[in-house]
Amino acid sequence: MDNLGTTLATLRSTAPLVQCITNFVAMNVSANVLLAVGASPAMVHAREEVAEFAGLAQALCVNIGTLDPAWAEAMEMAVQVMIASGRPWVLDPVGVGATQFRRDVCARLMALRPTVIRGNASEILALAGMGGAGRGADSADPVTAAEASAQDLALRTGAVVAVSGPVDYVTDGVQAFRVANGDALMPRVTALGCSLNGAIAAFAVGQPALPATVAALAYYGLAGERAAGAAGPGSFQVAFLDALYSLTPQEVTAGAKVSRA
Ligand SMILES: Nc1ncnc2c1ncn2[C@@H]1O[C@H](COP(=O)(O)OP(=O)(O)OP(=O)(O)O)[C@@H](O)[C@H]1O
Ligand SMILES: Cc1ncsc1CCO
Ligand SMILES: [Mg+2]
Repeated sequence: MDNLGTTLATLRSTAPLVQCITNFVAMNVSANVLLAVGASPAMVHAREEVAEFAGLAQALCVNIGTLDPAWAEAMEMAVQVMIASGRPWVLDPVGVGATQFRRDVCARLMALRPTVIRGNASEILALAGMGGAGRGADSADPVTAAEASAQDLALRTGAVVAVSGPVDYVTDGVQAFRVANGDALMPRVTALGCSLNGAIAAFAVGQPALPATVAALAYYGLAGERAAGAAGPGSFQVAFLDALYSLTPQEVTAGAKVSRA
């Protein structure tokens, strides 16, 4: 894939409004990530306004991290608006293997055909009905173990499916790519995966979902590489935000470690 940075340039020139129905842990992190990327975040989830707001947003990201029944309803209401207008929406199935409630809500959301599903390996395995060793929000499986499940999910749902980890895997069921950018401190900062989904949603505005997702993952991983060398997760998080903000489209094109799988 060539010129991955152009997707970032497009995003920054349009500053898309991204609605996030995300968890309490991720709200602040995700909003700061989206601002650093160059998008405009809004965390809106009340049933009384969620559909109306979705009419204003260019993209939506839905995350089940701190789920409750009212939010689950709100997610479906917002998604219906995005579907009706052909705008992208991204699903993050946080901890889907852990409880029946999460599995039920994800089954309903998957029936609404997400544009992109991004999770860690344990989450993608669980979503595909293949187990997954994750106990909560963190992965306990290698990315390679979830690649077949990702392909299966993509074919079943029509979504682009991304499995994040040391080397990310992205597929639309037909083509697949690996993205080797990143840093080992990234999973030591909470909600960086959740926030990645907001970035993917922003990248997917007006762009085909597969290259947009690959570009978002490469850019995100590159920001992790630039932040590497921090003393620990605290200063890493600060350096990571600065790196998202300062990376240029040219640097993304030059630094992306993307290969066909
Ligand atoms: N060991 C690693 N080395 C390099 N990059 C990594 C590593 N683990 C994760 N990443 C990167 O970290 C980012 C977040 O992915 P991760 O798999 O940690 O998400 P997650 O488990 O959903 O996180 P959370 O639920 O805490 O938000 C991705 O860009 C991924 O490429
Ligand atoms: C730690 C945690 N618990 C529920 S959501 C979340 C954020 C990472 O997914
Ligand atoms: Mg996650």
